[in-house]
Amino acid sequence: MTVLSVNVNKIALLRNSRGTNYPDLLHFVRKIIGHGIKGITVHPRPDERHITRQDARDLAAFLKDHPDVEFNVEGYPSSDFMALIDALRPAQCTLVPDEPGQLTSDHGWQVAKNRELLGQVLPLLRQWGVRSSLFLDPVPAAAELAAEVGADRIELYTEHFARIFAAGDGAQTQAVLQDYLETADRAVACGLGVNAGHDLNLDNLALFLSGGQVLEVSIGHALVVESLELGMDEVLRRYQAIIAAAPAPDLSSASRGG
Ligand SMILES: CC(=O)[C@@H](O)[C@H](O)COP(=O)(O)O
Ligand SMILES: NCC(=O)COP(=O)(O)O
Repeated sequence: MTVLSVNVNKIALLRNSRGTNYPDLLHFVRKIIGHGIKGITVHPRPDERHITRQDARDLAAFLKDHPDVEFNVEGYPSSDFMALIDALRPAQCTLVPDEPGQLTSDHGWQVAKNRELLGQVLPLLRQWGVRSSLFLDPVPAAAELAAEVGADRIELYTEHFARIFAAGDGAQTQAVLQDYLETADRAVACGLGVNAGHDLNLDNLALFLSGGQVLEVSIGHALVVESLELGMDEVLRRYQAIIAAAPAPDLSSASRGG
């Protein structure tokens, strides 16, 4: 079954807006894993607008008591970020090509242009026993390059799919989805695991998972907004039901990325 990794950035964003520990991030992480959800994702950005480096350290310590829950830490592989990953040793590190001041993650890696940087950091993650994932646009050739530079997984950047889905044009949505399915197929053929994330939500997730290749989806922004409407317990139950009804990914085909 595809793993749901809940991104808790936006809970931290709300907390930071008042300078107190309310909402308490760990309270919601306990709630999330109490539903049997097996992934927590954070993106400690350089400006600490939401997840701080201390949050990441606190969550790593907390999740050590929950070995069945994978910790996924996202970020640009700066020396500071890599030092944090070395200290945390999370289950997975998702590398994104974000500039420090970006509003959000809005593009995948140009792997060929960043071959030198990725060639330096990916072996470190492997040496530390941290599964690597590269944030990619849905371009099959990019998946091949990700395998060449030694990544374990790719993460499909799903904002384009989400935007076209929301526009309501079924034919265009299917055409865009095909790009993702082809990129996922190419990744699997190269021995990579396939993750996905950004702007996935209760409305679009089932269609996105219909291809049956996705090992993990990381979802945060929409999940928090949906929780304002429906309550987090109900939202988590709905995500779990969607994932339970989706085709299960074939783990055997992703030797390095499983
Ligand atoms: C990599 C990605 O698409 C998201 O996980 C990212 O963490 C979103 O960052 P913000 O929550 O800062 O928008
Ligand atoms: N990698 C995607 C992620 O962690 C969450 O993205 P979003 O759901 O906050 O857009």
